[in-house]
Amino acid sequence: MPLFVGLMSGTSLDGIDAALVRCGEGRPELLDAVGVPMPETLRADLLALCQADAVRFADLARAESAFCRRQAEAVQQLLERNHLDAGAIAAIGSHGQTIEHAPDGEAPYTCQLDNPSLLAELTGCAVVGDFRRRDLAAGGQAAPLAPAFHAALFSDSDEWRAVLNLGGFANLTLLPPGSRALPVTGFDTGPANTLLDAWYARHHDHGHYDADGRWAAAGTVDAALLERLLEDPFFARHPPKSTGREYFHLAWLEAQLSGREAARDVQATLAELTARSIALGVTQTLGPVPATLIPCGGGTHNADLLQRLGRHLPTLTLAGCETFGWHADWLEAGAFAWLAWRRLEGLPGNLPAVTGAAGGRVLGGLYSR
Ligand SMILES: Nc1ncnc2c1ncn2[C@@H]1O[C@H](COP(=O)(O)OP(=O)(O)OP(=O)(O)O)[C@@H](O)[C@H]1O
Ligand SMILES: CC(=O)N[C@H]1[C@@H]2OC[C@@H](O2)[C@@H](O)[C@@H]1O[C@H](C)C(=O)O
Repeated sequence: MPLFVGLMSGTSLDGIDAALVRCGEGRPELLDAVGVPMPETLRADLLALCQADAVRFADLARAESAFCRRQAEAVQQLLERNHLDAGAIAAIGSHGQTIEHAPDGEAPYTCQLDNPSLLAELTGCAVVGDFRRRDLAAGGQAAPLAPAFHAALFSDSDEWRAVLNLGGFANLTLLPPGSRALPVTGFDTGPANTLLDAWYARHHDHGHYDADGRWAAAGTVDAALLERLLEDPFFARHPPKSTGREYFHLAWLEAQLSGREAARDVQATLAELTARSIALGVTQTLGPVPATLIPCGGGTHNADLLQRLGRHLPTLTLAGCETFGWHADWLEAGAFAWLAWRRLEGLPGNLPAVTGAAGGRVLGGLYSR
């Protein structure tokens, strides 16, 4: 079975993940993965682009080139430590860096910074890029795309399962038992770590996140603030739905603050918001409540967040990705390796029941080696 590299750099802007995956008709197999941190200047440039009202082409091009060179370094590291040359890779699946995501307006768009041409030149590999826009063109949300991959990896013949990505944002996938001919569903539930990271960074000189959720654990949830935040219509909206930094950001939070709250109580409230909005997604929006929940993404390292989730979903068994031969940190990168395989095979990558697209579509453009 051919080898693919998946490249993912998510909304947290913490780094670029590269996963080496063997793909074929059976379950995709993770062979190795590396994560390269985002250099501080590039992180700042990307964050500025995400937050800018107007963007200069020169700034966009400079960030795109630096980002692409960092992606190439990640691929190089992965190939070298596996003693592979570029010819061994059928294709790289490159997600790119989401700068803005606006799938619901009059002129919907989703913007990922990416340069697959340069990446093909730098690595000597074929590259599949631009995964999201075909789904959008077909009337879909363009996100989340990982649910089809979750189904390929984690579906069971008898059990209802759900997969929960705890990245900057959280997305849920519901996997009906294989024996039932039911569609896989999924959607974004709202912020996972993005507000926690932003509030933490505002009140600390060092670090990008609240390690293990210790600061949040030391605070007290402000029940009134939590209820105000949960009143945002996104949480009650029916799928298909997806979201991003352009909707949930510090100004969104600050609009609900009185200014008298202790900073660590706000952090505790934000952690509770993540757990509550996910629990609402599982119990009220998803439909049948799954027996097993498989968490993945950086939030699985946040003990406080997982405890809160467990308290709100006491009947679910939380099963680590490792139980199924994967690692929670590399699932999204793995998804884009698998989506590149789907592209080469001419198979659809999206799930219309998730994104709302008019039908299944082959996703992405191919840039030959
Ligand atoms: N030890 C830890 N303690 C607490 N939080 C952590 C820890 N390690 C990672 N995280 C959280 O996980 C985040 C990164 O998660 P991940 O890499 O899955 O996000 P992403 O892929 O960038 O986002 P998305 O899935 O929305 O695109 C960090 O920003 C941080 O909030
Ligand atoms: C537009 C965009 O980049 N969306 C991301 C983001 O991060 C989590 C959530 O929001 C999810 O919808 C999506 O990423 C994953 C990989 C997806 O498409 O499944």
